[in-house]
Amino acid sequence: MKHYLSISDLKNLQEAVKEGIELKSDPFSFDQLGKRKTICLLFFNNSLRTRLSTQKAASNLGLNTMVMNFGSEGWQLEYNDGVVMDAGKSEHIREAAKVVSQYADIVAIRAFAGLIDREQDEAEVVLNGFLEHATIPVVNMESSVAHPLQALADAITLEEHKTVERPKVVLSWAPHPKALPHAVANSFINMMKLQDAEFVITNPVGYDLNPKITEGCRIVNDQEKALENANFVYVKNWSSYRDYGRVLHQNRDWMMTSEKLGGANFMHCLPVRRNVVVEDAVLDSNQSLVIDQADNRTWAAQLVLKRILKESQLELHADKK
Ligand SMILES: NCCC[C@H](NC(=O)CCC(=O)O)C(=O)O
Ligand SMILES: NC(=O)OP(=O)(O)O
Repeated sequence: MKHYLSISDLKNLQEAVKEGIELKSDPFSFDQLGKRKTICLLFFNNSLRTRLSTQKAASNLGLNTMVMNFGSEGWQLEYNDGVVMDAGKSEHIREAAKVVSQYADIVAIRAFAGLIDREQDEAEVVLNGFLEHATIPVVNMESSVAHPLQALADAITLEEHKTVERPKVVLSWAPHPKALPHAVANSFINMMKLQDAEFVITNPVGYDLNPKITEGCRIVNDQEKALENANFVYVKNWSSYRDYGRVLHQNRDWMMTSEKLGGANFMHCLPVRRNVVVEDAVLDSNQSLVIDQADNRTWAAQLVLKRILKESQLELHADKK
């Protein structure tokens, strides 16, 4: 694998999940693979899990890690070409990406959607800027439209906890006071399309996700109906896609409760707002898988970094021949 930008870069999800579970049982099996190599993690937005699990994964592989909160500590970057840079932007992506490529062997980037301009968000300006101008592999740590490390961790969690061959998995919208991105939901859907499962998306009218992503998926506006006989309920808020980036209403009655969850397992990528998105009783019950999901972020990241390092080794061999 050259880069990890979306779940489709894995080629075979089932094999990837198996490999992730193997790494979990033997975390230091490839601890020489990253020796004398460096990964640079660039954060344009906040993080707890992604930052620490990726750093831990890198450490398990013998990689050095450099972390930079680029959003608050880096120079403001210009991404457009031919601009007279006499306003707020101090540095161009053309130089920044090449400079980082000299210090590191892999660069990982977190850059959320701005949720103001849909076209601009879908152009993935930051991620694609690095992809175009960096000379090293690029890893997506949540971009405007995708969070593939989360989706891979979620696939591992589903595999570990499923008790039936073909589980029913429901992705349910939940209320939230802020406008949140679509990335987690998008990648979860793309991952679920590769699973043998009964998959249902439930959200209020006005909150349908990008139709290109939900194509072929069942979308139900009646949450109670959607939740019937579910084995896993993945809860997430997202802002409106149609009225791009808007919070249309709070819909408090969409909060996940023990009563609605029934016997299903509860999943959420975290961070989660208690008693807004989901009530305490759910998070504090043994039906909640959120801590396992966060654990699996390490093995998902480790699998991705392992594959990238293996590929770069192969390329090095090919260059020498
Ligand atoms: N990386 C996991 C989720 C990150 C982000 N959530 C947030 O920004 C929540 C912030 C808050 O609750 O204030 C999202 O939904 O994409
Ligand atoms: N789930 C997730 O990506 O968490 P962070 O935003 O804390 O990294």
